[in-house]
Amino acid sequence: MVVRAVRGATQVDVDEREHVLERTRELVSEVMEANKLDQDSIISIFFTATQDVASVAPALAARQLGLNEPALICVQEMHVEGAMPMLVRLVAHIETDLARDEIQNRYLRGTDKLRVGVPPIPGVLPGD
Ligand SMILES: C=C(O[C@@H]1C=C(C(=O)O)C=C[C@H]1O)C(=O)O
Repeated sequence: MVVRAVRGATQVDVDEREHVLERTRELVSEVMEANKLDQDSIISIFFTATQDVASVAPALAARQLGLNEPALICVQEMHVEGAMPMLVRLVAHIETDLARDEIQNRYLRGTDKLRVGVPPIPGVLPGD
């Protein structure tokens, strides 16, 4: 087992608590499934939200999925002029047997567009 990091992002349609929680649960679930993670293999998850997402802390969604042990924190994403709005991002530190290039980053709900024009990272497929 080694420690690695995995990325994810999703977009919300509206800044409403239940909607943000639903989209964040979807994101966390997909990251876990794609990387064969369970509660014990997740060390920590940093969530960021763009400044237009303020109705709830996304970490609550992880707790709702039963992630009681990992260290969680939510911070506001740096505001960049013209950047994609209404986003929840995460970076999770995990214990895994996967090789670095086997880690599956998950960019849901159109957020794969974020990676256009930046160097590729493994596990992000065009249109994923
Ligand atoms: C491109 C993204 O947005 C920004 C750029 C990042 C990067 O270059 O790796 C990471 C997080 C964000 O600050 C992303 O979330 O992947």
